[in-house]
Amino acid sequence: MSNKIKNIQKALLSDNYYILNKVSFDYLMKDGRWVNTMREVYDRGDGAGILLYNKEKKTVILTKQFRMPTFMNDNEDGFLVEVAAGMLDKDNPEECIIRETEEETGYRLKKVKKVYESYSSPGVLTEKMHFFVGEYTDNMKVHEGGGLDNEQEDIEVLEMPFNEVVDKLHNGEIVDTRTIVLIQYAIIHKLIE
Ligand SMILES: Nc1nc2c(ncn2[C@@H]2O[C@H](COP(=O)(O)OP(=O)(O)O[C@H]3O[C@H](CO)[C@@H](O)[C@H](O)[C@@H]3O)[C@@H](O)[C@H]2O)c(=O)[nH]1
Ligand SMILES: [Mg+2]
Repeated sequence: MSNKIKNIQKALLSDNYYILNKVSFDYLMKDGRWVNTMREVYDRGDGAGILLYNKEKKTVILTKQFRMPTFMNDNEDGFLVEVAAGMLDKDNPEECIIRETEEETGYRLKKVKKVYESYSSPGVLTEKMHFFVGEYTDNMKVHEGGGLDNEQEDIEVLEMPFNEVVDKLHNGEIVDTRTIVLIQYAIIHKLIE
């Protein structure tokens, strides 16, 4: 518990789908003053993303889907190329990402490797993001992927040569942070040579 904050008060602004709270608190400044502060904090749980890669084919699997918040901020058609990703159940991140990978991409992985954990947008979101990589082979494909119909997911699955993806990273076409981080991880750790 921090001794730099006290009198935390939470007011619910919305629980329409996820939870948006207005949180006020007193914060102890470096000069010794207590200052009353307010932050809006959006809680939509924790998330995970995974880069699927194949060393022999030198390919990766990415997804493409419409993301409304990006459409509202500069992304002309609203579509984003991303690693497979989903919401996470805190108790079992590995199982969740394996399930999410199968729903979105159609590949059933047996094992995945966790490589990083980070806060997605620490000024506003509670969300922690778990980063994974996993090797896939053609015989792991159990269906076409695309996401769950009952969640109105409409996901295109892209299998792409890794060097093309690296070009897209360098020319600014990849604009999802998780995807950038995981491609850079793959470069640094020479997952595909
Ligand atoms: N009705 C409704 N449904 C919603 C809403 N927000 C999300 N959903 C439903 O919740 C599903 C969430 O799908 P996931 O695959 O679990 O999550 P995601 O949207 O891919 O999110 C992932 O990426 C985000 C960042 O781009 C992360 O923020 C998130 O944690 C996760 O990793 C969506 O398909 C959609 O059906 C909403 O406001 N209203
Ligand atoms: Mg998803």
